[in-house]
Amino acid sequence: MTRYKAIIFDLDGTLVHSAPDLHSAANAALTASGRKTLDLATITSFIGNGVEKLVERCLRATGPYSQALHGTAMTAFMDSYDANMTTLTRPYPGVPDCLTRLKDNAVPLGICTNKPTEPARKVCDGLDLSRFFTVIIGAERDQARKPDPQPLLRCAAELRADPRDILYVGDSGVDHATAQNAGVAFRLFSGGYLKSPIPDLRADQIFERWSESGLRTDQAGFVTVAAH
Ligand SMILES: O=C(O)COP(=O)(O)O
Ligand SMILES: [Mg+2]
Repeated sequence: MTRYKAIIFDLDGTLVHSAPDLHSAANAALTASGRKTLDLATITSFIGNGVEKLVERCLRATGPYSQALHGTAMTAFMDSYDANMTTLTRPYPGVPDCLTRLKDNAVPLGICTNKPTEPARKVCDGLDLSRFFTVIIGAERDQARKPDPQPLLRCAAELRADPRDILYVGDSGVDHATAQNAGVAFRLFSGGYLKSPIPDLRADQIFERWSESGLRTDQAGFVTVAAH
């Protein structure tokens, strides 16, 4: 059985259901840009490549796109999101229990997200999740972001773990590609914002509810994955 020394998690759509607050902020950005608003399912389908891309996709879905419009829309988006990062956002059921068990067994835990680092930290602070994580790495301007392997490898380095000893848990094709690019094992939470099935995943690499994550620790403190 494969054993892992540390676990890195994606954030949006994996640990937290953040789409409702992202939806409100995206609609504030659209309204400020003179565009019609979009429904939750549409905006949820735009999540996964960072907030700039989310806003760009909203603008392209509602009319012509320009860089200037994107700047205005981003300001409105961040103003709204800054004030409402955890108004509607909650951890998925079972997440705090799972993290508590891992932390109690001294498993090093990290987050690697395409959300900008500061909002990622604020969301974790607001939902009492920060205490579980040694490192939170988000997207930064001018730095490579997922599916580039760099942020995931940086996260592994900060956890002092070899990439071969890491498990990355995410909800999207971007997360899967990131893990592959970094040579890191992957497990999919399919109850988040997955857009289409990932063809080369085995059924035993997928879980739909956190109560069925299969993440366990053995007596030596290594993580194993048990079939549910
Ligand atoms: O901000 C996004 O688009 C996605 O963030 P994630 O990488 O935590 O899923
Ligand atoms: Mg995600």
